[in-house]
Amino acid sequence: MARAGFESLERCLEKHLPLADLQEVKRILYGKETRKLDLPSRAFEAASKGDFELQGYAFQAVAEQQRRPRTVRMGLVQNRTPLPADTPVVKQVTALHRRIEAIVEVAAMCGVNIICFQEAWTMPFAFCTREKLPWTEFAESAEDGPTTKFCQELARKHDMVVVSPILERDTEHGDILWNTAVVISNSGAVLGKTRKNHIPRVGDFNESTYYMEGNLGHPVFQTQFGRIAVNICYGRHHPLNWLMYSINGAEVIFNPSATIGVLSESLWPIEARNAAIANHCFTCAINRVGEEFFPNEFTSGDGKKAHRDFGYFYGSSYVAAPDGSRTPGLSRNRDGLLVTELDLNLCRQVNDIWGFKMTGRYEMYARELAEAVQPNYSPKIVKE
Ligand SMILES: NC(=O)NCCC(=O)O
Repeated sequence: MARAGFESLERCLEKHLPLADLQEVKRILYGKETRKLDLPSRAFEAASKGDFELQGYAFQAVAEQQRRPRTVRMGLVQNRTPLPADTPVVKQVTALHRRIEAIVEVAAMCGVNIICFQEAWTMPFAFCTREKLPWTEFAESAEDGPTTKFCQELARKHDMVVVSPILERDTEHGDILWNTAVVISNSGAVLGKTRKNHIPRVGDFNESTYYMEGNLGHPVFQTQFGRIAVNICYGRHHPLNWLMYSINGAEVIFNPSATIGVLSESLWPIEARNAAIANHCFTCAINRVGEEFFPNEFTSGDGKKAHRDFGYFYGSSYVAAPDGSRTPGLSRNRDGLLVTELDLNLCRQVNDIWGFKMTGRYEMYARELAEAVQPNYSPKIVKE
């Protein structure tokens, strides 16, 4: 059972373990220690006034002789939906814009260069209901919808790249919906968009009722602060999805998510972190927080009673580095901003040590996978 009151794994370990044991446990569970970032006190004051958590960590890379450090600051935002799901749509969206605006102000005080919000951040995660209205009314144009315009203003004001995962309404192609992340340059221009490649059909994640698998492949966005990609939520269970962003050159892959404790909490610390290790890149895992209740009861197809809540979104957003180190997670219960300082040179440094890009047998996998997806394929099982 996912318990709302349980604050975080880190707080629990810190509370109960003697210091010497704690250090060993952290070394094994979290890898090389991340340094606490010295963030401005006015940022902490603003976060406390705005009732959200602020944490900051820096990953270390070795100084090189021929390349300068490529130091960038990432901001990960996790939040509750501030208004009940039966509030009029525009009021809910506006309240979320105001909430995010306040958090982005603090990110700017902390020198954040690239910020990413949670999956479908402008709405409650209503796909559990399988109802269309009013939830499809949260969908917007990725190019010029109100949320993109709002994020463009934030980007220009704070000289910050904004990754904005929304429910997209594609008016150019039959008004259909997509689960999309819009990437907005720090200049304020829309750099492009990317779509969720893998749609869950698990538990109450009835998302294929609303949109299908993305058709934009694995784009990587060259920003002033490094090459970034977005692997939306359920895509994190698919190692090849992470791989393709990495093959296209991503140095940082964001994983904006919405997931609940009973389903995935034990997988959460592993998957994005493993992707950072396997692909020699940084990964940023973001999850929403709290409980969301819907006006009408729905069933989960599990023989249990109909209910109005989705389950507990456990937050716990974190960043993992190519050397396997990771930050502590944000809280399971509170809105939060996680600021991390990365030296992107670490990607190549770890690549040179471990050499997964060099030792990966991509041509062999490509050939065997091409065979395996043929209808007449039979698995190569050697029998006596
Ligand atoms: N939003 C989403 O894809 N959730 C699916 C559940 C999970 O991936 O943990």
